[in-house]
Amino acid sequence: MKRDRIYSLPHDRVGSFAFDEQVVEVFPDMIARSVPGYASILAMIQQLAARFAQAKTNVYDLGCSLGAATLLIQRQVPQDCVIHAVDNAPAMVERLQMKLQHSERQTGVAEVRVHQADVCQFPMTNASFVVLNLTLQFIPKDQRAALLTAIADAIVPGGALLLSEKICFDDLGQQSLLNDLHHDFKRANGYSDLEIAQKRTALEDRLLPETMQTHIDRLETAGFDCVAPWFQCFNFASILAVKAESAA
Ligand SMILES: C[S@@+](CC[C@H](N)C(=O)[O-])C[C@H]1O[C@@H](n2cnc3c(N)ncnc32)[C@H](O)[C@@H]1O
Ligand SMILES: O=C(O)C(=O)C[C@]1(C(=O)O)C=C[C@@H](O)C=C1
Repeated sequence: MKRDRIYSLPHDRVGSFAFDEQVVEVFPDMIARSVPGYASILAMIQQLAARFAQAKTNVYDLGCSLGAATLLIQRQVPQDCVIHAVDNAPAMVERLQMKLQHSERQTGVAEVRVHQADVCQFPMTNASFVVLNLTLQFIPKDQRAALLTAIADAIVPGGALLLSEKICFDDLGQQSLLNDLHHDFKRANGYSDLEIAQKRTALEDRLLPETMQTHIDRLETAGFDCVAPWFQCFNFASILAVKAESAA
């Protein structure tokens, strides 16, 4: 796995963060060293897929990057599910397609279809399990409610959405403490102060966090019946939103 050194030297001008070839090259290392709890969230996505994916339905991994969640989900869902892995970054999609071609052709597992598309425009239907793992934070705020409503509308009774995000806090003390703890986490994982500062500048207008309450309210309005935050590590959190089984 190639080590992320993208921001290790001073940049004359730090441009806006993009999921381009340079990022794709180091992405597994970057995300593991940057997101507290990433490995735990992935492990639980695998467990949740086993619980929520239903036979003859679609499973969506929206903003799939290199398919970390997709490949874990594939091991858990019924063989007659179709897993749609969606990302709008050409470099990510190309690398994921290569990865899938080179991985052994597995028998007895659900088919994965990779799509290069904007998740806000992507048609979804008959879905039992949908994953938005650290993706909504990159979508313009005014498009988030429509996306979550489209997801809720596409989910069958008893299905669920897993939403993980970087979050912010109304309380200034909490915001400052959890932000500092996140930076300590990055430092402990080998990032220098320069790397942390330059990445922060690059993400400033790209990754737009919201509070836990904003996420909960929006998921309820979108049509989910049970909205349960289940994980938080510093300023990263994950929420499970479930559609009720239909009344008998
Ligand atoms: C932090 S990464 C997601 C990590 C991934 N879900 C995982 O579990 O490893 C965010 C991804 O969302 C994708 N993305 C951002 N906005 C998008 C959009 N509007 N449509 C599709 N993909 C998008 C980016 O290209 C990037 O690959
Ligand atoms: O918040 C930060 O400092 C991050 O680096 C977070 C984050 C993310 O949550 O997606 C940003 C970009 C990369 O995808 C990896 C991690």
